[in-house]
Amino acid sequence: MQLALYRYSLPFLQPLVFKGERLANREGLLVSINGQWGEIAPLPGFSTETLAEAEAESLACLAALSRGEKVSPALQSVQFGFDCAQRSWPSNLPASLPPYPLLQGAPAALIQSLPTADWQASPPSRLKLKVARYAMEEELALIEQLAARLPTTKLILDANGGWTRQEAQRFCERLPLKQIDYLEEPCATFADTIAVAEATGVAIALDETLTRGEEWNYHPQLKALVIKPSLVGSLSICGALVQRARAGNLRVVISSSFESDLGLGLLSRLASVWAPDEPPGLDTGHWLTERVTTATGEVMTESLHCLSNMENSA
Ligand SMILES: O=C(O)CCC(=O)C1=CC=C[C@@H](O)[C@@H]1C(=O)O
Ligand SMILES: [Mg+2]
Repeated sequence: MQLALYRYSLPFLQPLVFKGERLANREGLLVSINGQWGEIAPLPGFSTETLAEAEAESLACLAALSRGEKVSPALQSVQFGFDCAQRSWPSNLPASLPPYPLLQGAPAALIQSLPTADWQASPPSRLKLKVARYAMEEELALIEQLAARLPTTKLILDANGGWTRQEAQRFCERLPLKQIDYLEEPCATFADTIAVAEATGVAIALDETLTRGEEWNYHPQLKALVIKPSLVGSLSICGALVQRARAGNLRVVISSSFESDLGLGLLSRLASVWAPDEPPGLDTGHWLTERVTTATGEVMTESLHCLSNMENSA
């Protein structure tokens, strides 16, 4: 049996802020089990575990595997990494659809730099924008510009639970609703999010509610589940969420949390299985200036920090 754990640190193009925490580098772990890889990369502000905790649990799991034991990690990021590295992947997976573009940054700067020249020739079917970060007027002005310049593009908005019910209501009342695909997590609780949907008519998607494993119910205005397998953790829990979405006629959008190119490749495979008709939320790779794999998919282990590398006959 071959078992290895590596740590990576990849610079962001420019520092990104996650729930108030500014990160210059994305740090994570890559696990290899008999030559098959998984990624373990808790996202500060979104994961409950730290990278140090994930590393400690990963090393303990590898030691258990080397003794021939079965492992069931408790931390979500570690569950995802070990599940991917031990999954029986179908050999002939179709490619997933291209991801929809993700816009991130200050509204004024985004308005200036809108790459509409490219987009006007072939506008994306969807485009995602973070909201509840800057002044509401500025965010609404950007949405108005995007809606006017890209009339056939549906906008996905993501508030990361950043508004009170009243703030979300004020914002949604001024949205060009026909062009909004859905709004992810306007408020911190499911009850507030649904109240906003009912008061304003906006369509809703859940993300953090799923990652945190909180309760939710079907609702006519709940349109999609945004599933982030690397944060939800266990692939069987993700599979159960996909089933529940299908049973309630909800769309499934597989999304990333700023993983390395290796993690994005794994998520893209899951998207082609679980949501073959839905553009995934995987447009995060261009924020990283370095890769961990070659163009042919080999992991460049020599550029990573090796934490453990074992070969035994277990
Ligand atoms: O969902 C996507 O399209 C891409 C990923 C993405 O938007 C996010 C990843 C991780 C944390 C957040 O910044 C954000 C999200 O909340 O969905
Ligand atoms: Mg989200």
